Parts: sequence; structure tokens; C-alpha cells
Amino acid sequence: ALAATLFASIAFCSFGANAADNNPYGLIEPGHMRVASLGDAKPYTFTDKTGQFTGFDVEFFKNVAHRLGIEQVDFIGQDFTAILPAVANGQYDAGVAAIGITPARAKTVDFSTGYLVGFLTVLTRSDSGVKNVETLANKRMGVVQGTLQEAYAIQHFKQTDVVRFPDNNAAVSALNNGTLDAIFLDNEAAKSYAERFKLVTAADIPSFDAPAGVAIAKDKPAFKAALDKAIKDAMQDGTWKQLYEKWFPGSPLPKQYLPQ
Ligand SMILES: NC(=O)CC[C@H](NC[C@@]1(O)OC[C@@H](O)[C@@H](O)[C@@H]1O)C(=O)O
Repeated sequence: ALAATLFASIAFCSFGANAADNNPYGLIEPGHMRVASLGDAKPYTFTDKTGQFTGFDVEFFKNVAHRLGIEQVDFIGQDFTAILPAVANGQYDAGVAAIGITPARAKTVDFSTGYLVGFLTVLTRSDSGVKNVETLANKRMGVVQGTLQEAYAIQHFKQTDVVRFPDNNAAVSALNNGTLDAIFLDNEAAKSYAERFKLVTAADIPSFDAPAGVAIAKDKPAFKAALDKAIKDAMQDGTWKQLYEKWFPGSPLPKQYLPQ
């Protein structure tokens, strides 16, 4: 009987220790990171012609995951509105898509430390009559549902007809076919669409108070602490700067993310 008890307790504690060891961040599947993202927010997160996810946020997060010892990182496309609820209910380990950290969002998920700041940009056609935020009155402007742009437009562009879309591609095609006079999205994505469809930017609004962060489910302190440390290490050793200059050439470098 004693031997049996001894064996059972050894088995139990080794299992217990084992369980803690191989999944310290409480991932859905140990050693595998499932990430909810967007496929149409180039150059932040997008699928290239081979269908692979790539971009600044994708490459930066993969680097961060590798620092946590996670080699397998899979990105899955979602509508933006679906990302935070899906991360909150454990369908994904993380949400990475230039997601600005805000108090409202922090009610649903926790965020890592910030890793990118920039501008919200009004993108338009040269023939639309939209030249700046003042000329948005009585115009129709598209936003992606659930974004900071949606909230900002509702609050600040009271005379503008704000139309919600599930994703950037749908909004951009509505702008190109004349259904909309403008769309409101992240600066680097606006520049990418402007280049591709001969569109023009009409206004850049700073969003420095809502840096992008990695969204994770609440109450995972070990996961958050590890992400924060890996993000800081990637900034300190120049990885962040190298990826920023690769994906946002010519854009001003936010000083706070450079080696101190
Ligand atoms: N992928 C998206 O469509 C995200 C749109 C929007 N991004 C805002 C933001 O996080 O984009 C990256 C940086 O410019 C941040 O300063 C900015 O708040 C948001 O969080 O709602």
C-alpha cells in the first residue's frame, strides 16, 4: 500500500510539474501560438500572393513568440470586430493587427506593452471634394467596424455619413466605385492602398495615446509578463527598428521603441 501511495504521489507531482513546465503561458496547444489577425491591412498584417500572413506586426510578433520559445505561430484572418471577443473567449492565444490599446478594449482583453504608434488617415479620391477634415461634412465615409476610426468618426465628424464595413477591402472597393467619398483607416495601410489605386490622403490624425499592443485573454499574468519582456528585448536589440524600417520605409521612427 505504501509503495502504491509513493508511486501515485511521484506520478502526480511529476505530471503536475510537467503540465506547468510545457505550457507556462496557458496556450490552447503547448508550443503553438494561434493568432487572430486581418488579411487586408498591408503593410501591418496581410496575406501575400502565396496566402501567407506577413507584414510588420506579423514579423514582429513571430520574433516575440520565438523569444518565448514558441516556434509554431499561425495567423488566422478575422473581421476586426471578431478579434477581441475571440481572444477573450480563448478561441485564439493572441490578437495581433495594429490593435490600439484603449480603456474600453481593456475591459474585454488584456494588452501587452505598446509596440507601434502612428496616425489615423482619411483616404479619398482626387475627384471627391474631400480635401481635409473640414470638407468631410455631408460626405459619406467608410470605416471598418470596431476600429478606433469608427469611434473617432462618430464623435468628431458629426455632419458626415459614417458607413461601417467588415474589412478594409470592402471599404476600399466602395471608395473606388464611388459609393463612398472617403474611408478612414491606419496611415500605413492608407498609403499602401493610395499607391495601388491612385487614391490620395486628406488628413492624418495622431493616435499616439493608443499604441498598438498584443491582445490576450484576461488574467494571464505570466503570458503578459513574458510578452512585455520579449517586446522590450526586441526593441533594445534593434530588431524592432530593423523591421520598422523594412515595412515603413521613410516613416518617422517613434523614439520610445528604439534602443535606449
Ligand atoms: N487593423 C486595424 O484595422 C486596426 C485599426 C486601428 N489601429 C489604430 C492603431 O493601433 O494603429 C497603429 C498605430 O498607428 C496606433 O497608434 C493606432 O492607434 C484600431 O486599433 O482600431
